[in-house]
Amino acid sequence: MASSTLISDTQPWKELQAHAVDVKKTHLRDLLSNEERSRSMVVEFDGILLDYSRQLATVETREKLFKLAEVASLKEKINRMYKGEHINSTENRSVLHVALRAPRDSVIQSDGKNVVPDVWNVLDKIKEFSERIRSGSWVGATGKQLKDVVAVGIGGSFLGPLFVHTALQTDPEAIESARGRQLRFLANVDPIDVARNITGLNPETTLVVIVSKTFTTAETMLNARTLREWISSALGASAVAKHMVAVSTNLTLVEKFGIDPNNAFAFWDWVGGRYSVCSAVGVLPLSLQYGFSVIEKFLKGASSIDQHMHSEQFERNLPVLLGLLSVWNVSFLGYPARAILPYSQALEKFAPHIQQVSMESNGKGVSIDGVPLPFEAGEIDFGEPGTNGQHSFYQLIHQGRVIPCDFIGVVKSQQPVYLSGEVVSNHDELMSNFFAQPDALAYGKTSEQLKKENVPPHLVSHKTFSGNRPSLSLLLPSLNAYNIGQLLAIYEHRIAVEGFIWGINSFDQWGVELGKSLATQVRKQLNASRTKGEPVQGFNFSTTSMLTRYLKASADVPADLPTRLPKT
Ligand SMILES: O=P(O)(O)OC[C@H]1O[C@H](O)[C@H](O)[C@@H](O)[C@@H]1O
Repeated sequence: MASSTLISDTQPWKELQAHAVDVKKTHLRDLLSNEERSRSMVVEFDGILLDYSRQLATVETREKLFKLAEVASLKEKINRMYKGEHINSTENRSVLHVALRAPRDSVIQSDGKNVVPDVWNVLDKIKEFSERIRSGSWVGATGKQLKDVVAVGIGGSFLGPLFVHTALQTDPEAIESARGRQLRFLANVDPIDVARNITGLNPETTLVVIVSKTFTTAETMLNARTLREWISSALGASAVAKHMVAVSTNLTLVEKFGIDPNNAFAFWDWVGGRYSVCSAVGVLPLSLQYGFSVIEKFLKGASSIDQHMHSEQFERNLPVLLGLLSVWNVSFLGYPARAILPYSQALEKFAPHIQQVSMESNGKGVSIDGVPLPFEAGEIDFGEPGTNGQHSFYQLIHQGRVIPCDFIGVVKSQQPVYLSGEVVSNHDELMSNFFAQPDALAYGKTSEQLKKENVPPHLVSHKTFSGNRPSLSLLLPSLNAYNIGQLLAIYEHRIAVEGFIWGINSFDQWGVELGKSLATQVRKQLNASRTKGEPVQGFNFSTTSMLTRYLKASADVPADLPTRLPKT
């Protein structure tokens, strides 16, 4: 396929469009009665089982999707990524998050240089630093051990680390290694988030890690200055050196901010923000909390999937299959959303993280060559852990709109609970739902069944479930650091596969810029109005009236902004 050809102009795309019309005439009930088909839709790798038999897809669909992958040059695109070519063409960068978790002896090139030694230099530095903090050989300005960490960052410098932290929090090994320590995340520029995060913390025993790829993000920098004030107002300006460190690609700005470059942990422009959890962005705060050896297992899990993604044939390749099925659902069946439903409370921050990875990567309107797309790319991702979601938005999934669902289950709970006299263990109770929901969605319930159950006629239509609602199930053996790394990498690569097929650049994010620059205009106006009483001007009627009302009603904010920190 010539690079400027849109995927939607190719024959395999058109064939899939025609095929989708046929598939829509079948019902999952019938598809699932074919056991041979179901058997061929179960794939296992490294302990993780994927069952996609409840996708609204036939064996022929799969073949046609592989043809689409071929015409989209999927294999070549994956190889180009692993070879460090500048596949992020609008930013002229390699995309090498796989190098962040590559074994020490592997060779991955970016711009003619093997980047793996640089990765391991930083990992070694994190290991050493985190051990010093955890052992108490590095102490705060008043000689006290630093037991608490506040990681300040937003977007990709926040969501991934928060997901992994939340997932590890109840893992027995991680609990042991985190005993007596706290890790918190300050992301929002809302001062309420500052208040929440410093409540109960003592600056004397707190280490603040400023995490920002660019070190220019407005929210993070204001929060960084706020926590610097929190530390220096309590312990004196010189305490900052002992209580603040940074993670960034921009070490010059780190130094300008007042953080010793020796206490800065680097990463590189070939790591996209939303793909950076395996860089110092995640590894530093997580190693401070759990110790490097736990986090190394997380990196190993991700690396195992990296190798699988790179070398496994498509028929057995988990991220490739998942990516192709998502393209099928979005572009051919016309389902714009995807629900991520982990049956594990430990994965409660997984969907919010994947929201950024997916929606910032694939929410694009033009091809990688800048040609407007005649089809929609990307999907709307949302999700909550089961069973909570069942008591919330599942109504819509069962009887309202069709939303393809990812059910993620875990065989062994991190925290088994059994009660004598109960029918099943607490985890089995949870998992009963994990196994039941996909069939409820697929099969539904017919009016004939309801009539047989003597449901009053006026309720039959209300109680009918059309079924034929696609889902897939991923079953993890357990949820330790290694499995968490596997799960992360499966989704990262799946999303890249979707972008490769759609022919977009999944690694830039120009769509976040416009709002930022308009906020700069508003910020200038707020300053001018508060300090010089200037009237609101240069905005439309709506914004002018809202801003005027806001300024008038908050006239008590002092123009000279004498320092004031949250009252906690
Ligand atoms: O890490 P930073 O440079 O502070 O960036 C934080 C975030 O802000 C930007 O607006 C991007 O949309 C995100 O991809 C990025 O992760």
